[in-house]
Amino acid sequence: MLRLGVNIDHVATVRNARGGAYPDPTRAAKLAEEAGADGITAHLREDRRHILDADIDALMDTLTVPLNFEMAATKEMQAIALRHKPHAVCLVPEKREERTTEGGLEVAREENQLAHYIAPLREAGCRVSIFIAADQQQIEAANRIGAQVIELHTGAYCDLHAEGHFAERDIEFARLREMATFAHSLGLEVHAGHGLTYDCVKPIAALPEVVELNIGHFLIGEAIFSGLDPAIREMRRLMDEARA
Ligand SMILES: CC(=O)[C@@H](O)[C@H](O)COP(=O)(O)O
Ligand SMILES: NCC(=O)COP(=O)(O)O
Repeated sequence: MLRLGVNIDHVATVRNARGGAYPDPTRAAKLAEEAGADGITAHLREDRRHILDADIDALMDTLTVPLNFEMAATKEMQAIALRHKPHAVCLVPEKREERTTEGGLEVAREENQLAHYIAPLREAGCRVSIFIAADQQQIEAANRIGAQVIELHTGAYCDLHAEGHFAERDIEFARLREMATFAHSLGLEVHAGHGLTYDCVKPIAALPEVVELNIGHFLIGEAIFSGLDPAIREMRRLMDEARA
């Protein structure tokens, strides 16, 4: 079955806009679990713009489904991950000035360094995932450094769809499809995510090699109108329909 990981970062974005404790991302995570999420994703950015260290503590204490801990490949984040030992660690690139994660992690040029970086995470029992562009060279490098999972960055595909650039969207989709097949052929587990909405999720959900989607921003936005539980259930329904 195709798993749905719900990313609760942007509950924290709303909370941090005012400071204080509300809305609580851990409460959103529990609700997501009850609505059928197979996992929770949280990205502890270096600048702590949304998720805070205390949120990771609370999620680790509270969740019954696996936590996918997204983080930059820094010493500080490695120490936090090794303290908590989440089910999965997903390495993502971070630029301080970016509004959201713009691309995939540069693995090919940092192979040796990243191989050393992920070794202790694997030894601690975390599944190591790389948030990555649909690029063969990067995927081959992710495989060589010992990552078990790649998460294909679907942001460009989603943006092209939203902007109505359907010819370019289809080219980007073909690239994602080809690289999902390629990564799977290397023995990597394939996930996908970023920017997915009700409108564009189905083709990605239908890719047979993809076993997990991580979806956040759209679901948290949609929850304003419908509530989080119905938003997650609708996404789940669309994913299942695409897979049927
Ligand atoms: C890596 C990634 O895609 C997620 O972390 C998600 O997009 C939420 O984080 P930002 O919105 O801060 O990029
Ligand atoms: N890794 C992608 C993710 O967790 C969710 O991205 P988004 O749906 O918040 O854009």
